[in-house]
Amino acid sequence: MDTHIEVAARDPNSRLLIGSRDKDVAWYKPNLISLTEPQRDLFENYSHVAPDQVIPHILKVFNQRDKAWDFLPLPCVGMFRFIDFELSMSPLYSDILSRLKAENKLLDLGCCFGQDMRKLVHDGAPPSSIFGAELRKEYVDSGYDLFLDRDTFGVKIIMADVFDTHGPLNELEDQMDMIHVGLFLHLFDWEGQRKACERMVSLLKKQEGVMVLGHQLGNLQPKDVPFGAAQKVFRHDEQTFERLWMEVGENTGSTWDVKVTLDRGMGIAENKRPWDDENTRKMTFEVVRIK
Ligand SMILES: C[S@@+](CC[C@H](N)C(=O)[O-])C[C@H]1O[C@@H](n2cnc3c(N)ncnc32)[C@H](O)[C@@H]1O
Repeated sequence: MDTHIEVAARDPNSRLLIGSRDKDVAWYKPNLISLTEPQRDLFENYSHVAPDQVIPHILKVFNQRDKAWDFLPLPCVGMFRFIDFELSMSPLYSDILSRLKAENKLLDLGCCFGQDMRKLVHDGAPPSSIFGAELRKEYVDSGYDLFLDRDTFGVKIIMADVFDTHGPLNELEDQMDMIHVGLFLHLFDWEGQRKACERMVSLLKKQEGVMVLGHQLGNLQPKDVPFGAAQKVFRHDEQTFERLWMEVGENTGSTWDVKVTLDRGMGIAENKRPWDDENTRKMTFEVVRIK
């Protein structure tokens, strides 16, 4: 699925494209200026890095990141998204924690370094109630190195391709109550997103109240946008995302309530990335099964 980014790294106007390992791209931040309080709290009190060592440890993360950048230069790696605890910003976060403490189960699909799962565990969720799934072992290994918890994390991370319907994700069929997809669905075109959503439906319990939530790039003018030189991906607004879930519902015999928020987060206002335009928005969504 990621072969599309192993392609020519410049468009016809000589602009760098996704897939470039060139560190001049606007989505590779050369430095990390400051940490938020939740980031500092997690590194000090979950990873047990001494307060005066947090910055040196983060500098070590630069090296980790460069390893990850070398094998797969995704913007989420270049922009340090792997220390953003985006799930914890959800208005539903405290409900999610309560559900996990009551033995509901959550899958973080496309978990990458797994920062959102670490935050959940640090905030009291039982590790046995959380599962991760990721295509690339290098990212998962970088996560253990970053959060210093290879022997203590306790969350099961399954190496799997979401599109492999006979693969290792099958062990979670019909078992999940919640699935988190951060910066994930927007990696695919409409068909890819539909298939990934249908796969998520098969992993969720077949009951009302199960939920998919996450965030990604959207657009006020929904459309295909180029991703690397070889592939297009689809950017939604509220209506097209709802339509996607109508299709998913029709194909899976289920009905979904779709809530979408579009705002100017994720550095969109800086207008640095060639795939952003004036209509690009950060899209946050909660999709709940109602039938
Ligand atoms: C943009 S990153 C987002 C990481 C993380 N969820 C976050 O919010 O920071 C997308 C992740 O999805 C993974 N991925 C891409 N295609 C996948 C697939 N077909 N199956 C499973 N994971 C996949 C990538 O390896 C990458 O780690």
